[in-house]
Amino acid sequence: MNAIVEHSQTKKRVAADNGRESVVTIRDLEKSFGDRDILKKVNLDLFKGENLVIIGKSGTGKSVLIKCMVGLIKPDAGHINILGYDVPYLNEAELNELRLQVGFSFQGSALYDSMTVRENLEFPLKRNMKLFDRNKLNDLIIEALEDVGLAHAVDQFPSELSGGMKKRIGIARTLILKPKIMLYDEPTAGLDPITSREINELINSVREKYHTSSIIITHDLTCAKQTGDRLVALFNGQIQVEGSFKEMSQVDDPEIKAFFNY
Ligand SMILES: Nc1ncnc2c1ncn2[C@@H]1O[C@H](COP(=O)(O)OP(=O)(O)OP(=O)(O)O)[C@@H](O)[C@H]1O
Repeated sequence: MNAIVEHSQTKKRVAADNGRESVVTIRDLEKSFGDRDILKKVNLDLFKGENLVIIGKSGTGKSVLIKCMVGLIKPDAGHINILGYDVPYLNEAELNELRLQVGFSFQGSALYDSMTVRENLEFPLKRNMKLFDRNKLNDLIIEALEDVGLAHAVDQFPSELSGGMKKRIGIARTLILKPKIMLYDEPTAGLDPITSREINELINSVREKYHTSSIIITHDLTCAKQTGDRLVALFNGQIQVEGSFKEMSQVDDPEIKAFFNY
């Protein structure tokens, strides 16, 4: 994309897509809680193989958007198509099928404290893949841990790990199902700059190795710059502008400017 695209919220954006395959298509998505309209006709595409960063200030609905995508929150109106699945209309079995292909890395690492790293990683394989063969389990666990550089931590408990290590293990637990799409919700929140950089590099290496398409929600400008092929800004319940990091940093809009200059 060469230029910033100002979004007309109802316009289909196929013309700007240069024939790229969309693995997530969101159209006119709406969600309110009580009288608070959080998402107001959101339109968004994730194209195959790209890292798409969503920026926006706190409370603007980024997590609500991602939760709608994995069926944790039901939207009030609009369409979400992911890998051919019409998400708001899926039954539980179909949702589980979709969730095998869409890895969701939560804001916290969401590890079970009473389980070792190995047991945490075994959990989705046993529950979702019905895989119980000890050797196969071990191979997949070690591969996922090697991907995040933490094979040596296999027998440790989460309480023995640093914040950055927990994030990595959380990502390994998502990766172990070999998803086609990764959703990262604030992957660097609460981490120091060096550890954040390592997580950003990990996000990029996951894409290289597994050819994933990813959505990265972040407040962290360095994360946006290092991981994002394309950025979109969610403000006031709508995707307002999109472009590369450089393009976005030059947008003449007070809210976007405030975000880039704080
Ligand atoms: N289940 C819910 N019930 C009621 N309100 C909710 C619910 N989930 C989210 N909200 C509200 O929706 C708004 C958007 O929340 P969301 O978590 O998506 O923000 P965000 O953009 O991800 O912010 P942050 O960057 O701080 O995580 C917030 O005002 C929040 O209080």
